[in-house]
Amino acid sequence: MNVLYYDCFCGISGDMNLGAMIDLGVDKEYLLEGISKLKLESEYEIHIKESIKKGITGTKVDVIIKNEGHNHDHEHKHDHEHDHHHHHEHHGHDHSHDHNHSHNHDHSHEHHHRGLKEIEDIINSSDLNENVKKLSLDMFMEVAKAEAKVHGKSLYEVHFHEVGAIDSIIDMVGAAICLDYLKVDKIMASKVQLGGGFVKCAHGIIPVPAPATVEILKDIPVKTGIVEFETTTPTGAAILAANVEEFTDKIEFSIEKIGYGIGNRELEIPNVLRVYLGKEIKKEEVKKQYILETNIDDMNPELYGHVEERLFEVGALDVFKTPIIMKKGRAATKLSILVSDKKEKDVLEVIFKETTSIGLRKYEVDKIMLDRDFKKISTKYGDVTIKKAYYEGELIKYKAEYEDCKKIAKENNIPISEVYKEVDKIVEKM
Ligand SMILES: O=C([S-])c1cc(C(=O)S)c[n+]([C@@H]2O[C@H](COP(=O)(O)O)[C@@H](O)[C@H]2O)c1
Ligand code: NI
Repeated sequence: MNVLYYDCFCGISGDMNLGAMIDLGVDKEYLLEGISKLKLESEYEIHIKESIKKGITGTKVDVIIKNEGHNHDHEHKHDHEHDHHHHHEHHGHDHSHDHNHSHNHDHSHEHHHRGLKEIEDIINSSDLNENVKKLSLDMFMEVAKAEAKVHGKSLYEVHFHEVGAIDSIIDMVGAAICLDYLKVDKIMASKVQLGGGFVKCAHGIIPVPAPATVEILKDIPVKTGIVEFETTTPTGAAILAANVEEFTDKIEFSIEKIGYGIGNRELEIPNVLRVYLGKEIKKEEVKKQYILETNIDDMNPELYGHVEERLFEVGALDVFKTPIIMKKGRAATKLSILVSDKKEKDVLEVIFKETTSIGLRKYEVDKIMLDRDFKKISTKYGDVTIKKAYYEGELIKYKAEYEDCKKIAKENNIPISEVYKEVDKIVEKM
């Protein structure tokens, strides 16, 4: 199973993510071509170069925002990390760092502030593939939801205030293009370092983590305070929240490729985002389980349904019945239950209380299981969870969850086989 891992020891921002992805091997021409499908070229320039922080070389991406053609000489280097005022520093101690958003907003030629609807239209009407569109919109939705919550507005009232959102569009659509290109089976991340202090943005001076950042990262493990500086931005947070399946500092895969995305500021720690491509090879798991078995020839067959329900309720792993012929030609049923040793007692109790059985057989079995995981995919009819199974690290089969397919078939009034076909189409493209 291929894994992408974000090592966020110094947080994550949209531009650091793009740098890290290119450094990891995403083709930069492919990325730029993808972004150009948004048809917003007149508003920005993207500069990609090799850079270094504390001796670590990596890739740096700068998005230069152009002032919408009003004045071609005036370029605004959109450089968040230059906006950050170190707690202990005087504001504007370095005039080259003074190009911040609020400063920009004082200019007569304002960037227009796009809302969610406008961004959805730009993405949906582009030639980007469906997966990239979906990934991009998911990330924007994370930011929009957080902004709406923080500012007490509805989703479609929210305006992406930072530089007309063009930079966020590039960061998030760019992230989607990279993730689609890498086609990994699983995305993981470390705990997310948020930084500390205060930051100056379009709202004025706000605490770090920015309210939108912390809203987006609810329920995700974070760390704070390694530096007095905003290490994770709302855009970076949205990239993680929308895409990462598991957050853990523990790495249990072999690392095959390493990438570094370089940030702007000089900090006490390397201002970089590190990413890994790795392979997780889990051996098939062998578990000790038990089969409890009893032959029944004298029970009202109506009761089997209820007995089965009760057995599953108390923790049976499987319940199945086999028609058998017992002595004296008696037609009967062999009831078999697969169970772990922890649940054995509860299962026994159900068998003895709910059936006519007065004795049973027990034997130990080895259950050999492929490594598996679950992924939710979106079909044109609705979301379906698929179970993917791996043999020696390679995906060898998948199966759509029956209950999801059944529900969708009913809701859309279509044959269930149609839902399975739609799932196959999407999985083949993944
Ligand atoms: O929605 C945006 S872009 C936003 C919201 C907030 C809030 O906390 S509310 C703060 N900021 C600050 O703007 C800059 C740029 O952020 P990006 O995610 O666009 O890179 C950063 O300092 C944020 O804290 C933006
Ligand atoms: Ni805001």
